[in-house]
This record gives sequence, C-alpha cells and structure tokens, in this order.
Amino acid sequence: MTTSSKKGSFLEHITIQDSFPIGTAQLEAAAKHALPAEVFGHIRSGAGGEETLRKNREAFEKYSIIPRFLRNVSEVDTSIRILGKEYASPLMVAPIGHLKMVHEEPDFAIANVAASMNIPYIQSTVTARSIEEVSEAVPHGPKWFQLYWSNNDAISYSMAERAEKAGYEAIVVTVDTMILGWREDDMRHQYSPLKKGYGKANYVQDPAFQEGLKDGQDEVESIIENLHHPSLHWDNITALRQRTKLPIFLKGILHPEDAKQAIKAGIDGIIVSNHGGRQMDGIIPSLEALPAIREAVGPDFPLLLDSGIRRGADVIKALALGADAILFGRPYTYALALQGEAGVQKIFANLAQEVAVSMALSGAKTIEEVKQLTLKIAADN
Ligand SMILES: Cc1cc2nc3c(=O)[nH]c(=O)nc-3n(C[C@H](O)[C@H](O)[C@H](O)COP(=O)(O)O)c2cc1C
Ligand SMILES: CCCCCCC(=O)C(=O)O
Repeated sequence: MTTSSKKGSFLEHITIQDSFPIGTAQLEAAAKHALPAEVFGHIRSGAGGEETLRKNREAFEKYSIIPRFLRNVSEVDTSIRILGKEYASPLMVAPIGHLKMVHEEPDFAIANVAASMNIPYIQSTVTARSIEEVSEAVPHGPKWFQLYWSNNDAISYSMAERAEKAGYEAIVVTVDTMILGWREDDMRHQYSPLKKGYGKANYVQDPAFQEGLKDGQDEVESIIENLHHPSLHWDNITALRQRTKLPIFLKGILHPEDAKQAIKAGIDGIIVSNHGGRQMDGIIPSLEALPAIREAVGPDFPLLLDSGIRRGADVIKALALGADAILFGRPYTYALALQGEAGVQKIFANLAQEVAVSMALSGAKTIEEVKQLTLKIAADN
C-alpha cells in the first residue's frame, strides 16, 4: 500500500468513523458483551495463570521507538516481499481454528478480506470449510495453509499435497500444539470447540483420513485423536520437506538453536510465536525472543512474528526488532463476531492505516526504513 498525504489518505482516520469499536481494547469489550461467556473465554484466554498472555503485551510496552523527523514522509510504502512474492502490507491473517463458534461462514469472509487487501490468509487446519472450498470460493488472493501434524503421517502429507494442488503459496507447520495447553477457562466452562466439530472440513474431505477411520469410529473423535501427536519430531519436518515443493514455515519457534535447526532442515521461514499465550504458560514473549532469533538466522531469512500485536506501533516495534511481517490474531475474531466480513475488513483496514500513520510519524517511508529505526528498551531490563 502506498499512502500519500496529498491524496488525503493520512486524514482518513480523522474523518471516517462509524459504530465499529475504535481500538482493540474496546473491540474486545464489545465482543465480551456480545458472545456467550464460554466462547469469549475460549478466544480471549491464555494457558495456566496467563503469565505469557500478559507478558506478550508488556513486552511491547518495554520498547520505545525513537522517531526521526524532517524526512518528507508524504509518500509511505507499506509493501513487503517475502520469498519473491509482494504483499501490500506487513500484516498477515493468523490461522485461527473453529471460527464457526462466532460466525456461520467464517472462512470465506476472512479469505475475502485478505484477498481484497493482498495480504496472506493463513488457513488453519481446523476450519469449517476445506482448502478446496476456500480456494474455489475465493480463487484470488494469497493463501497459505497451516498444518497441524496428524498422528497418521499420511493425513499430514495428503493435506500438504491438497494445499499445493489448490494453489496455496506456503505450508505453515505449527510446532507448539502437539498437545493442548492447560486452559482453565475452557475447563471451567466445560467448553471444547473441537468436540463440537467446528473444524472438521479438512479432515472429513481427506482421503487419507477416511481411509484411516476405524470401523464405526466417530469422525470428530478420530480428528481429536489425530490432532494430539506428542511424538512430533524434526524427522516429521524433514519428511515433509521431501514431499512438498511449497515453502515451509515453522510456527512456534522461540529458541535460536531451534531456528538454526530449522534452516538445516531446509525450512524456508519461521514464525516466532507462543500461540498468543494459549499453549505453555511461563514461556518467553515472542517479541523478546525475536532479536536472538534474527541474530541466529541472519539478515535475509524470512522471519514473522505473532502474539500480542494490537496496534500500529506494535508492528513498527516488531519490524525494528527483526520481523519481516506480523500475524494478527484474536482482534479479527472479535470483529468477525460483531460485524461479520465487514468487521474483519474494518479491523484489518484500521491496522493497515495505523501502520502507515505510525511509519510516517516515526520517519520511515518504507519497511526497510522501519527496520533501521532505533528502539530504546526500558531500563529495568
Ligand atoms: C481461538 C484461537 C484459535 C487458534 N487456532 C489456531 C490454529 O488453528 N492454528 C494455529 O497455528 N494457531 C492458532 N491460534 C494461534 C494464532 O494463530 C496466533 O498464534 C495467536 O492468536 C497470536 O496471538 P494474538 O491473538 O495475541 O494476536 C489460535 C488462536 C486463537 C485465539
Ligand atoms: C490439539 C490442538 C488443537 C487446537 C486447535 C485450535 C488452537 O490452536 C487454539 O489455540 O485453540
């Protein structure tokens, strides 16, 4: 996206407002009011005592941008290039499963928004619509597929192959969810979107899944069995590498040594993530893990980040600390619950615009210039 004060687009945020909540805190409050407690709790909450969930936000507040001025920022270009592909903005749609809990037709709505903005839609394994259904309904726009490894390797290979055939641009293997985190909110509410079968399309339409179904076994029960795979190992990643031509990203890497091992395994990119604090509590905030990982992988290796991004300045900080782009999670789920596709459009458009305004006010005309900005870290660290 190129935005220019001459065209007046830097003024949009002053003139265009409607009933949509402004700011992600207000959005979350409105979703809390609108959604059943167990659904809101499932989305909002983190694992354990929610230390990591909290620290994800605090990490951003520890860093301050030292802005540069007098640089003529009337033209700001937010576009990025990753693995040879150009996207309009350093924003991506984080894979979020089971969205049928908040909307009748979630996956088409979100894929449409991503396509209209030319940002990658990262489709979760556990969506209401399958890879094929999404690619048919929304044929344009960049789409990546997030893979939860299955206990039955054949299903994982089959899903990767289906994504490649459907024209998806990359496979994202999530490595931090080989078992489910300790989620007390869900326990209190006795709530499991998995058990409700909200995310079964990719499995039930998979030939390897159907072949592996035991006689009389319930499909949802089998999906849950497949999703839990504590044996996940680098050997699985190496095997997948040999079976797909698509670029592979690993989502959930937090240790520089794992990042180096990923490169050795032929991986094309890393998403530094703690799953929004939903998996292991007490682990490092993604933003704090980022600089050491950038150091380990070198300046050109594709590095993305999620967990805790809520506004434009957060995006600037993540890029200045070494990310090439960020994934945006929970807020778009709340927007979907409140206003459907229009809500998702507004939350992403607002964030994209806030990024452009933040770039201009920091003195960066391009993403490369954002990466050169200086950050000051609070003295208590
Ligand atoms: C309700 C919910 C469902 C999620 N489902 C998935 C999923 O299916 N696959 C995945 O890799 N990550 C999943 N995530 C994690 C997100 O992709 C992302 O890492 C996280 O939400 C980022 O943190 P943020 O919400 O603070 O932006 C889910 C997160 C939420 C809140
Ligand atoms: C065994 C893991 C299934 C989790 C699917 C959704 C998810 O990632 C989440 O955070 O919730």
